[in-house]
Amino acid sequence: ASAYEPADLYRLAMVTDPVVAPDGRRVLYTRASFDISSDRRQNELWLATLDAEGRLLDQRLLVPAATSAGGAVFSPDGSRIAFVGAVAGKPQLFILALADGIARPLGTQKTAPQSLAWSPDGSRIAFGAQVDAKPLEIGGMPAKPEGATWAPAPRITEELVYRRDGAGWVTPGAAQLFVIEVATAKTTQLTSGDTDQINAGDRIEWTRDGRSLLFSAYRGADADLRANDADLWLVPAAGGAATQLTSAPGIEASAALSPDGRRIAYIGGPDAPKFYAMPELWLMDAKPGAGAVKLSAALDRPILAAEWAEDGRSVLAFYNDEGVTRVARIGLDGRVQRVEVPRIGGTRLYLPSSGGGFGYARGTFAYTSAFTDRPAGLGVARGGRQTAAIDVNAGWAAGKRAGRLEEINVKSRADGRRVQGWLLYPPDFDPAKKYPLILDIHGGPNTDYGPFFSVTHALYAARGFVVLFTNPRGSIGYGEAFANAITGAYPGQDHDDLMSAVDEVAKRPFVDGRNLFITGGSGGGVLTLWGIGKEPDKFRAAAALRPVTDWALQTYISDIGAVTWKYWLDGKAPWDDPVHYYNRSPVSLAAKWKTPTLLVTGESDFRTPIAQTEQVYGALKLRGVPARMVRLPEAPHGMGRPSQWLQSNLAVIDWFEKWRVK
Ligand SMILES: CSCC[C@H](NC=O)C(=O)N[C@@H](CO)C(=O)O
Repeated sequence: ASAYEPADLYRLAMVTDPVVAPDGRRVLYTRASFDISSDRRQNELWLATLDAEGRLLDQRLLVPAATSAGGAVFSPDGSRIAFVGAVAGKPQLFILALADGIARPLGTQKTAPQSLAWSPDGSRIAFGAQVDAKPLEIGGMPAKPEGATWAPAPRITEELVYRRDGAGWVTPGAAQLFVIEVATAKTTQLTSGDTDQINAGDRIEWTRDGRSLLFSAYRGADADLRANDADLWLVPAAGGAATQLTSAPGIEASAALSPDGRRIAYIGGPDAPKFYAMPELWLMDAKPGAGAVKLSAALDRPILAAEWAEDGRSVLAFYNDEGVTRVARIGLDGRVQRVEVPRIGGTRLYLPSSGGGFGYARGTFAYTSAFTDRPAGLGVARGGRQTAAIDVNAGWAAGKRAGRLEEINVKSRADGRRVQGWLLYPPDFDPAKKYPLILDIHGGPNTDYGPFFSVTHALYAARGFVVLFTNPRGSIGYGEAFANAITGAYPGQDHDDLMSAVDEVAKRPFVDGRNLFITGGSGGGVLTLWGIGKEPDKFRAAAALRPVTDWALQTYISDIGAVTWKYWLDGKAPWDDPVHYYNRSPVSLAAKWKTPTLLVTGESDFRTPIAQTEQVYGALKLRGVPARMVRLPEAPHGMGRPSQWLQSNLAVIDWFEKWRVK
């Protein structure tokens, strides 16, 4: 067996997006892998068949990678699957009949349909999609001669958010709700307006009689400024005016109708001047203006998705908990009845954040399974017991030697709070030897790390580093108060939490105290640059990936600037209190920086735009601190294509090797 190596990224696979058929006997899942020629992720759609006890009978490939299938959903009778694929680079809705396995295109779509929802009788499909508008133009230009090779047209905008990370430059237009008839492909646009009329990526639900559609939207013209606002709406499926069901400031979204159609379980919560709006589970009558009660109060965890149990007496909630995701059954009185699936694997892959997915029908749960030495597979559970598993990496992992993963819990030097974390050891770890230690800090800041395999940490460990990763305050999965403990102080005691973990681990005899390294991405880049400013003598070298360096700049040029301004800097604006912004910015510590520092950022990162990386690089070079900047062409915030993940990982290893005391 060999240690993990960079080319393994092109050999492994991962399960995502499990969907259970209405009969509970089949599971659709996506098998993602990375193609070394095109250097792109590819998705195949697979179908697993189960027996009555939930055991695996067989599985088969339904849609090959060339179709780029996504968003697959079963028809109510389970005989067909609707999904969105791509034909010659253009989005296309398909219906696949399971009887013959043929995927047939349905209608033509100019932009990608999202959140497909079958009508109860299986005759129609609702979806959200953007309707493009004419782009702004500069008047008075001479006509372009036939065949002329002019410079590309300018990008002209009057929007606050004119580019979105990952999606790129925003095309003018608005998201609308559509219904397509499956037999005729007749498509009807149900909403209209110049601003988004639907949160196109959010759940769409048909009323039980098939006459109306329930969805979420924030319809105000100031939507770009209202990151934490969404309301529930009901619109007749045959066309007509929409009725607003909720209107409170805050988020009411991802609505699921109870089996009798009389109640709605939704995810969100009231707007509040806090750093983190923890998504909670709420219950209301399906009537305009009905009051809502919080169902997830006893859980005190972020709710990511929810499904009703068939008898309408409980809701199955998918939530973050101490580095993993789980599914709990919550009664309509808010009592957590039991945890149905205790451990679900994250599917970020590049880094070990929790998440993943689950599907449910007729007592069958399907979910992405969790491993420490390989990416997520498929798990199936019934009656609180795992009944089937598909490991899409069994062959590959059998030839690999992975390091051990150990959970640690330390007390923060700030106030004694418990901070959970993990240590990943090199594959051939020998406790009698000394090892360099990398602290890797997650971003968000309201996200997490968990006990999962990740490409980044596997590569670090395989190259002989012990990897420490933790969930400092601000992380999710430890209660609302913990996630919001950075309100008014980000960065602040989260830095103390991290340093407490480093100090505790550095006491272990196998840690080479001369070779402590610090790295992190995005929000983790913030804490990396903060860390080398606050503790200039602690770390041998640092690597800040896609960092925020200056909160004023971040407010002005990020695609989430409105969130920064409204929730992260205590309700103050950069133009009113620039000193407040400066004091919180890592660049305010530039005078203290002396640690050799690597910076890695995508040139198309619109979340933490590269101007901030350039600012820090300039400061380090002007001060004579050893620094290296790696720019990833066309890469967004998530580090772009597979080879760019590897380059960002190997750049960190190279840099730490260069500065390691030998
Ligand atoms: C600290 S500014 C926000 C950056 C970003 N948050 C949300 O998009 C972030 O920290 N991203 C993390 C986690 O997704 C990353 O690793 O890129």
